Order: sequence, then structure tokens, then C-alpha cells
Amino acid sequence: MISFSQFYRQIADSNLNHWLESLPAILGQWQRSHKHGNLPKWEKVLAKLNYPAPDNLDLLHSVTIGSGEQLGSGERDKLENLLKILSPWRKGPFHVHGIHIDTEWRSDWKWDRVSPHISPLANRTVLDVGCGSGYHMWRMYGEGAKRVVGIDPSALFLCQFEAIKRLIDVEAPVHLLPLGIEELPPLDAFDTVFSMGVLYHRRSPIDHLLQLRDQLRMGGELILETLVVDGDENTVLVPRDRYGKMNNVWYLPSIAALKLWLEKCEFTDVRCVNVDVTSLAEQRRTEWMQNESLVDYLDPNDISLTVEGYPAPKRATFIAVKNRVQTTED
Ligand SMILES: Nc1ncnc2c1ncn2[C@@H]1O[C@H](C[S@+](CC[C@H]([NH3+])C(=O)[O-])CC(=O)[O-])[C@@H](O)[C@H]1O
Repeated sequence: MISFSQFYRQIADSNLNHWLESLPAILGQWQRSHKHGNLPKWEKVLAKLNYPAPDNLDLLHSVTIGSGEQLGSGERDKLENLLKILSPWRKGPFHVHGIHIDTEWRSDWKWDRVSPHISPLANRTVLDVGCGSGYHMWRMYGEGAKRVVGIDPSALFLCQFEAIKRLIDVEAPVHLLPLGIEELPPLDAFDTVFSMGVLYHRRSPIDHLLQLRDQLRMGGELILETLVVDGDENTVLVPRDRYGKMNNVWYLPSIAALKLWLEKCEFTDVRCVNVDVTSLAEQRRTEWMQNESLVDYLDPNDISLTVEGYPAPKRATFIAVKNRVQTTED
């Protein structure tokens, strides 16, 4: 069974220690009641991932574990078969002992768009909300973060993360907790909080922004990446039914509207640092994710539209700071 006790030990003497008042009960409940049918199968995979420390590790330019020379071809095939049991792999890519986990998303491209704009992560305590398999968390750690905590409710992503962690270093201060943002108390502790690809899945986007703010220490930095549409301060798309075949998409604001929302939530220094239309090369079907992908979500006659006729996915990245807003009494 996946255990979180190492995380509890690691935060016991940190500024996250007040989380220990509520977290063990919530995760204990998850362990007792989590009913994902495949979890026992995935946990069996994790139990088999006993490999020596990698002879090479690059987390700065990619997630590359091992030179590819360390395992014989039989051992490599065995590892590849184990990792395939954890399919579909959506966020990556990972290079593991010569195996290329070619994920649905080129998450490295997102990192290349976002990372040049953020405050250096060296020595920072970081939260990644909706972290998926944890690809970006390893890149954050590679940038020198002191501790990286990711939250994501998906049991499969937790198992993919745990698999990669076992192959990198089980003691690494990088942790994924199977939680939704709504299960976090206001921690007021993180130096940097990332929310990438989550806001449009939230039914109440302003509450999401406030929950993110609650996790930051004063002066901490929010990195928010989400789907946007063209328009002014008052433009927001609420899809009538599905958006790009997804049935859990709620609010797609314009850049100007999202800036206003962030400022209303008392973030300061709000700036949009990148806008990008998702390309068919960035999100696609691969050997490791054989289900439908972006090409199936777009109008085959006009890829500037989704199959429902909405604008195709365009993503913006915002940076904002949690500061005390100046009032007239200040
Ligand atoms: N309530 C919730 N709280 C936290 N996470 C949630 C919640 N609901 C869903 N998620 C998780 O949010 C992630 C959204 S994907 C972004 C991954 C990564 N950040 C990326 O930027 O590539 C979407 C995308 O690819 O755009 C999924 O892993 C969900 O399980």
C-alpha cells in the first residue's frame, strides 16, 4: 500500500508542520476507502520496481533517469512491460534506463514556456496543484526547489509518480498526495504555487483563486496556466455542454477577465507572460496513450474550432504575487 509516512516525517520540522493536524486523517480515509479497481494491480507494479540508484540523472533539461547502459536488454524489456501496465501515460515525457515513455502531452514544452518567467525555484517550497503524473514537479526539483508537493486526485497519476520516484530516489523531497485543492486547509506556507490546466475544471473559479492564495506565504508567487478565449474584461465562455469532448469544463475567461479576477482576489503584480494555441504536435496519441487525443477533439474541417464549434484550446500563463493590498488606512 502507498504510504505517506515519509512525507509526514519530512514536514514535521518545517513550516508545513501544522498540516499534520488534519492531513493524516484525510489520507488515512483515502487509503481505507479508495476503491479504484486497478489500484491493487498498479501497487503490484510498484512493489516490483526495485532497481539500483541510476548511474545518471538529469532533471534540469528533461526527466532522464539512467544512462541506458545500466540494465541489460532483458531487464529493460521487463521494466518497460511493468511501466506499460500503468498506461495511459498522459504527462511527460520520461526517459527511463533507455526507455522513452512518449506521453500524450509534451509537458516539457509547457515547462519551456512557463519556467523562464518565474522567480528562481532554488530553495523554495513549491506546491503544484493538479500535478498529473508529476512531470513538472521533477523539473521544479531539478531547478533546485527545496521541497515539491503535488496534489492530484487521480490514483493512476499517483502510481505513475510513485513509479518514477522509485526509479529516481525514494528519499527525494518530492511528494504527490491524492487530494483535490478543496481538501487543503489554508496553509499560508508555500513560496511558489502552480495551478496549470486546472482552473477550467473548477466550477467556481474565483474560489479556486482564493484557495490558491490561501496556500501561499505573504510575498509568494502564483503561476496560473489555463484555457482562455479572445475578448475583453467581460468575456467568459461557459460551454453549453462539452468543450473539446470534455464534460468537466466550466469557465474560459479572456486574458483581461482573468487579470481582473486575480486582482479582485487581491493578487498584485499580475501579468500574463505567455499565450499559446495548443498544437497537434503537443497533444497526440502515442504508443503510451492509445485513446483519443487533440486531433479527435477538433473540427476536422477547421482545426481553429473544437468539434462543438468553440475556439480551439488556447492557453495563457499568468504570474501574480500574494501581497497585502494597500488600503487608504495603510
Ligand atoms: N479538485 C482538483 N484539485 C486538484 N487537481 C485536480 C482537481 N480536479 C482535477 N484535478 C487534476 O488536474 C489535472 C488537470 S491536467 C493538468 C496537468 C498538469 N498540471 C499540466 O499542466 O500538464 C489538464 C490539462 O492537461 O490541461 C488532472 O491531472 C486532474 O486529475
